[in-house]
Amino acid sequence: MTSQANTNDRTETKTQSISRTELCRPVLTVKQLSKTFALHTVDETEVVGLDEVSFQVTAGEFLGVVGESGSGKSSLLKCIYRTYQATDGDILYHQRVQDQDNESGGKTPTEINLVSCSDREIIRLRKNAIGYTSQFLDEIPRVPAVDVVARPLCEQGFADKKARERAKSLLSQLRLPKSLWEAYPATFSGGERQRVNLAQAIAPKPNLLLLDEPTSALDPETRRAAVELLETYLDDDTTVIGVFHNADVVSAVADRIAVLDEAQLKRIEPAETYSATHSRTDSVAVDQERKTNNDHTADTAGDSETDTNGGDPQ
Ligand SMILES: Nc1ncnc2c1ncn2[C@@H]1O[C@H](COP(=O)(O)OP(=O)(O)OP(=O)(O)O)[C@@H](O)[C@H]1O
Repeated sequence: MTSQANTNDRTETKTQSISRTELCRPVLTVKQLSKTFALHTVDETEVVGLDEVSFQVTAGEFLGVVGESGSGKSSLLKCIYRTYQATDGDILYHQRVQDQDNESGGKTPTEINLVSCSDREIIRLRKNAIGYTSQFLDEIPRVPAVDVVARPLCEQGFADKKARERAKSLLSQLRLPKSLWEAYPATFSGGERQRVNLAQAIAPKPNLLLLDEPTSALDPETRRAAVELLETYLDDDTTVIGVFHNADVVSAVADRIAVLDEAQLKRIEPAETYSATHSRTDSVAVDQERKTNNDHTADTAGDSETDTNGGDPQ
């Protein structure tokens, strides 16, 4: 199966399980978002991280974000998560609140501006609705990997046993050796930590998930396992905005792809279009690659995988 076929399959599955109205329901609207940094150490020089970026993502969508180094990808996620305070513009998070007096269990849409809402609101949203992970694990000292992953599930109300079972299943699918499940991530390699990091981020299936290069340190086989897990574990209740450097990975997981260049949003295109011009070729797609890799032991495919340079097709 080609990665394009994967995308089509995913879109079809989503269409089947989400109603048409639901599919079009916006989850996040970013309007004219700008972020500038004042470099106090360099004569107050200003660096533009984001320049009037606008887009919208809808329920259940996976938006991939690509672009050259320094184009603003991480700044975008950090502004949405409010690690960075935007300089200008709006980020509207559209949530649906259960009606108190609606016996049929209806939900009323409400809007929160993530640029201007209170810190208390941000903390609440981070706990209940918006997840973020960078490529680096914020490890908690002396907590075993399985508990790092189980923790957000316990916070969601899962019983300890169930949460640990799910955590183990996620770590297993990400090919973390069983012998490491009860070990402390402090001693793990970069790729092992990243697997714990990714498992922890997706475990609670947040309403909006922000992923910053979640597969950058993984070997090709594990990267494929991660792609598969993202496709199978996350359902339509989770909308994802994910930064990726690898064109094959982003083409396989995303529905649409936003291309940033020098702090500006150049375009958003369907993953199929992006894949056709940026992935190695349709004939070297994820599944075929797996077959090839199984045929030989040399682990060199990652070196040749296409990098997302974010520029226009060559
Ligand atoms: N905290 C900061 N202070 C000053 N400048 C910053 C800060 N964060 C980002 N920048 C600048 O903003 C611009 C965009 O950075 P950003 O990290 O968002 O890019 P990126 O596309 O994620 O890059 P990469 O792919 O290398 O991670 C860069 O010029 C960077 O130097």
